[in-house]
Amino acid sequence: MIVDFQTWRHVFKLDPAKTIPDGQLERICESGTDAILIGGSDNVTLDNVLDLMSRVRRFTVPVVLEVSAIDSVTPGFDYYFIPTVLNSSDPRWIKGLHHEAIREYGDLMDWEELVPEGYCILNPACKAAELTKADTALSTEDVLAYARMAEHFFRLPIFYLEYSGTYGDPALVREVKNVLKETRLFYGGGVDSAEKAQEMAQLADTLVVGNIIYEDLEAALATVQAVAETGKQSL
Ligand SMILES: CC(C)=CCC/C(C)=C/CC/C(C)=C/CC/C(C)=C/CC/C(C)=C/CC/C(C)=C/CC/C(C)=C/COP(=O)(O)OP(=O)(O)O
Ligand SMILES: O=P(O)(O)OC[C@@H](O)CO
Ligand SMILES: [Mg+2]
Repeated sequence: MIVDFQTWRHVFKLDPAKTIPDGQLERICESGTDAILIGGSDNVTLDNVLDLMSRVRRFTVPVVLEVSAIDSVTPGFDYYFIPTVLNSSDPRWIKGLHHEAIREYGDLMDWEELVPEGYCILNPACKAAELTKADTALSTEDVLAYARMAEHFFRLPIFYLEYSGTYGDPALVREVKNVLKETRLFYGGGVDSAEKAQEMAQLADTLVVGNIIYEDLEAALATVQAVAETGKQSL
């Protein structure tokens, strides 16, 4: 199936390390969201990725693996999103693991399916920040420089402002959006209501909703409608 992530406005992120009953998964997949992103920062295994992918594949929604561990990569996804953490202080998470993976599997890769994402992680308490030793004490100018670096220097298709677990700063999201022209701005973190979804969807190109799926399914589902109602046209 040919799908275009450049038009996605709302995405649900499912964590393969967490359990979700079939009925709830069906409501998420049939919600009208633009895609299901499967990924997490720990306890991601080939078994739990395969299990979740096969369950999501019963529905027509596009499904993406956001790679955080090379041994959990399996065929069958529409895309493979590959994070590079621009504000990590450890080169392994910027390009080291990527180099290892490409050295090992470069001959087998379908490059059209691989989509690099330039992450900027801003919640110091989230697991991804701890894992990647992200420098989260950033000024607005620092973050804007990462965004410009993503677009003009590395020419990344996605710049991902990651506040996983906490709601971010709308003023900063607005400033980042204003400096990006080609690169798509993903926002994720702490969206747990229609109001927050609407606010961030007016600023970012694509809104990612994760943890609330497991805490309050109705609130998670309400974010889909809220984004649809923002009226903002995707770039
Ligand atoms: C079809 C087929 C088999 C093809 C094979 C092709 C292939 C091997 C492709 C892979 C190519 C490649 C270059 C892979 C890179 C490998 C790799 C391990 C890169 C590192 C990625 C990275 C920087 C991970 C860091 C963690 C991170 C940023 C994860 C993103 C997701 C995230 C932040 C989730 C939130 O986590 P969560 O667990 O929900 O945390 P909370 O508690 O905060 O909610
Ligand atoms: O889980 P939440 O806080 O919704 O964040 C979504 C996503 O950006 C996590 O990688
Ligand atoms: Mg999570």
